[in-house]
Amino acid sequence: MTHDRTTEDAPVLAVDHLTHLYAPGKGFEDVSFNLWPGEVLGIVGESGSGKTTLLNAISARLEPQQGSVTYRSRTGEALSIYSIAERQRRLLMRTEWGIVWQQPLAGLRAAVSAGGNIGERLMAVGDRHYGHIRKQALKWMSNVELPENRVDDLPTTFSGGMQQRLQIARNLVTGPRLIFMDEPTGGLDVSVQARLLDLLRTLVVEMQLAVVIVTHDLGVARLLSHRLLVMQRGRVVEQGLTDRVLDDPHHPYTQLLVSSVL
Ligand SMILES: Nc1ncnc2c1ncn2[C@@H]1O[C@H](COP(=O)(O)OP(=O)(O)OP(=O)(O)O)[C@@H](O)[C@H]1O
Repeated sequence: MTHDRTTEDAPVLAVDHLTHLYAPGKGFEDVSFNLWPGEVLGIVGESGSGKTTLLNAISARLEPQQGSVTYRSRTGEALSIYSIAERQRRLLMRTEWGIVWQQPLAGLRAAVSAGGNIGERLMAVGDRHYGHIRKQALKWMSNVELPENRVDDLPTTFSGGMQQRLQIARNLVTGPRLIFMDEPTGGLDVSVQARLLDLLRTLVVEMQLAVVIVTHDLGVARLLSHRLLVMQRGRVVEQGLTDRVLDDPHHPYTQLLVSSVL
């Protein structure tokens, strides 16, 4: 996927010398990158290389030991995400950010209907008009290609692929600017995966979303991300445009990673 950054002047997320180590080599160390509006950044690397720990730290879920994460809000304010008040951080999470987990039920409420799962996020940002909430829920069911007549069903009655679509709808209904995804297609059948990836790609472009996506699947990374960050044992060993990194890997670890899927 290519990305044209001609009109954007400031990153939506700036990660500066970030470190969080549980033990030497466990976690991540000295990671820096910028994410621009409308850009998708893929984080790849083997199991245990620190991808999820890094994702947690940049999405305000794990306070890092060193470094800073700065988010530029919709109004243009630069917010250091671990310095702002907890209240403001929670508000950002509900409005301007979204997170898509690998296990859809981790991001859904199992005892609430599909429509309720979508509507709940609108209510959390102050929407109280039942008719409007219902209309938006139906619209988002259809946006993620879920049958509208399943709107009153519980997510536990959905297939894994459908649950993942619902989780995406719940995240996107409030029109966020920044989405974090942790292996969003992991655990799904290959054909279900392909359709979901197609949908994600379309939504990312239509909504001009900035996305950080963690995956160990280089196919997913190639399809969705503009830029890649390759991690090995908690360190970024290579970063660059996705096609360059995958077609002409410079670091021996990236070369190994790429050759292992050929
Ligand atoms: N809460 C924790 N306490 C101690 N060590 C942890 C904790 N969470 C993760 N680790 C360790 O940190 C390292 C990085 O884990 P992390 O989950 O970030 O890797 P990952 O690249 O996302 O792996 P995977 O692809 O398997 O999910 C691993 O060695 C893991 O065992």
